[in-house]
Amino acid sequence: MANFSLSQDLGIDLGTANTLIYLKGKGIVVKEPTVVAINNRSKKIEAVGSNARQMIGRSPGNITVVRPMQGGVIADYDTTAIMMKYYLKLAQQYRSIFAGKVNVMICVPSGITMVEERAVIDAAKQAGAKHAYSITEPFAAAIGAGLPVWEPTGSLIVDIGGGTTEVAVLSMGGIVTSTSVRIAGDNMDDAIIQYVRKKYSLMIGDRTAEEVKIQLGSANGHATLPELDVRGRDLLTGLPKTVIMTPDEVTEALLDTIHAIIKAIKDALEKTPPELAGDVMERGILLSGGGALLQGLDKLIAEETNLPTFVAENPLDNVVIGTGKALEYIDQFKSHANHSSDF
Ligand SMILES: Nc1ncnc2c1ncn2[C@@H]1O[C@H](COP(=O)(O)OP(=O)(O)OP(=O)(O)O)[C@@H](O)[C@H]1O
Repeated sequence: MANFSLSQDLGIDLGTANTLIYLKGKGIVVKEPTVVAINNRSKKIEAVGSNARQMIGRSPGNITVVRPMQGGVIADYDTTAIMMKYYLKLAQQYRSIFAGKVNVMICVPSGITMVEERAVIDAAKQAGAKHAYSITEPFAAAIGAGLPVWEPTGSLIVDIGGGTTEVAVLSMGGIVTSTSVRIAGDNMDDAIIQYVRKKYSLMIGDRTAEEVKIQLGSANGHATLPELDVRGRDLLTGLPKTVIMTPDEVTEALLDTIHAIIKAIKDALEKTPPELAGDVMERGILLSGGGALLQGLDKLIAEETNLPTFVAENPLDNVVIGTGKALEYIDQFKSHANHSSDF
């Protein structure tokens, strides 16, 4: 019975942008935005996930739409715990009724402080988990992408999420060197907002900025679309206005953020021991996380580092798949008493 219950444990990717839950034997059972809408008067939850995300920038004064995770860590503890409880309940529907109370493996950024990590573990327990174990995001992403993390060879993974970019060189089941910066997809959206405000005196919302990035964003000015209508509020007249943007403009807006990400990769490479650097030269860099989908980013990183660079097959799902697979090694995590610097 104990083993059966163990096979029903959950892997959680509590991301800045998206929360995913993986159930061993079933796969991904929850994949929702990390967003909660709260009624200011009653303090009740109005919506969670994609329903709440639709309300961003559109809610009336009595509803606040919260993104409780910022920069990969908990920014609003109570809301995170409520959201996690909601998602755990959704995931439990897929578990056997004979399964015991749930254990969870939850991923955290490698640059997290012990206090921030404790908050994640506590939130998971408050949400109903019996035991909660943590795994670092790049390690989970590497397992999820099928890299040979347990072998004596170096693998370099770069996970570009909404709030953090994690770069890690892994070998023999551990992280040899890593760099974690709180610069990622959200900063790209902010950069587009600032660019449009400065160039066109146009105020656009977070969701519009993200849409512009996904549709028109690229690291080299070569997007699939030639241009895009971008709607917002004219800062001079206060009236709605549309401007037409081109891929070159978006590339210009994203320049600083992209270079900060490339700098993080170069910093990690500089810290890599020579033998492992040789392995990385041979195997190349694997890009994961939603930010890896930015058009042309793989080519630019390859040019800047002189290393072959690939985008993972499922960049948005790697971390949770790896977190779920890590449940098979849960005993190793248990011996680390809820947190582990090696993983
Ligand atoms: N096609 C795309 N092009 C560029 N960016 C994209 C694309 N699709 C998704 N993204 C971006 O990827 C980010 C979300 O990625 P992901 O779900 O991996 O992050 P997360 O795990 O929630 O965040 P973190 O790991 O930082 O806590 C968002 O910023 C989103 O805008």
